[in-house]
Amino acid sequence: METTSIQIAIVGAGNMGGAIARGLSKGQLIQSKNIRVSDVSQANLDAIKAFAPEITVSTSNRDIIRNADIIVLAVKPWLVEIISEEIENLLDYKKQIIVSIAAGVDFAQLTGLFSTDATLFRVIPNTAIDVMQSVSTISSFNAGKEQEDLIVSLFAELGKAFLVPESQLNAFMSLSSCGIAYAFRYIRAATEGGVEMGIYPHVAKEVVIQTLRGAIELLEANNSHPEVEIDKVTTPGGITIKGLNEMEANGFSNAVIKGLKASHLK
Ligand SMILES: NC(=O)C1=CN([C@@H]2O[C@H](COP(=O)(O)OP(=O)(O)OC[C@H]3O[C@@H](n4cnc5c(N)ncnc54)[C@H](OP(=O)(O)O)[C@@H]3O)[C@@H](O)[C@H]2O)C=CC1
Ligand SMILES: O=C(O)[C@@H]1CCC=N1
Repeated sequence: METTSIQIAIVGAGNMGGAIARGLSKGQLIQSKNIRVSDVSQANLDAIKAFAPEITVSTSNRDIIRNADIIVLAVKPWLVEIISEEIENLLDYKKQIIVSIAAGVDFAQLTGLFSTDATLFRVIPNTAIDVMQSVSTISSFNAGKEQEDLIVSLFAELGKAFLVPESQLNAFMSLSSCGIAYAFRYIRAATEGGVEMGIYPHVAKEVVIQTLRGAIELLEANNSHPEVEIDKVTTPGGITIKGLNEMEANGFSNAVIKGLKASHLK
């Protein structure tokens, strides 16, 4: 199917649904006039309309899903059942693809709410989707290769997309969707350390951000392991190794790994 003719309906225009609508409208694959968004909040819909007037907005979930090729469910997990009851009798499972971004709502639940004949995707983005730098982890159910390629290509426009078996989705969610919060906590901690050493907070934050950007670019440019890059910093008998050893003595790596595992849904 030519992506330029694809109609997409997004139910829920909050953090995620709003960012997906805005991101797709900026991208090349879906035309803004083919994007429809619904929400109970008129203010959320007004914000989307102000961003891209060609996007259709509505407070009726049923109105936007009619004739849509792809229906994205971007509401809180406990609302997926309510939405399914509202729209189920309008769906054409032979033609329409359902994409749920609800964390923790698995295919067993989704097939119970919709149909075992439905073509379903679960997509787990992170909040950087708002700046088109998401990690979006994707699993499929009843989908052909062409449909998988389509959904991956849409989310690849909004950052990086990984197609994985559903059994791995929760681990990826911990690493990327929760992980972005852990990255922010590192930035906050490092900034506070800078302030304690006498640097203004806004300057310390800028320094930390640029330091992280440099670390990422080095890893990508050299395709290297983090420890290889660390070895280039740690002068024997120097100060960096003292700092690293103090951090490890205070449980740095252990805290990160335990935090990731604590957020890994089983
Ligand atoms: N935030 C994150 O980092 C991640 C979130 N997710 C998943 O994404 C989903 C959406 O999360 P997020 O965007 O943060 O949530 P939000 O609450 O920001 O967005 C959901 C939107 O849906 C609206 N809404 C509520 N009821 C209805 C309804 N009956 N019909 C249509 N719209 C409705 C809400 O309005 P109102 O606020 O007025 O109720 C809100 O604007 C969740 O299922 C979450 O698990 C997945 C990965 C990461
Ligand atoms: O914290 C949560 O439960 C959701 C899912 C991943 C990110 N936010």
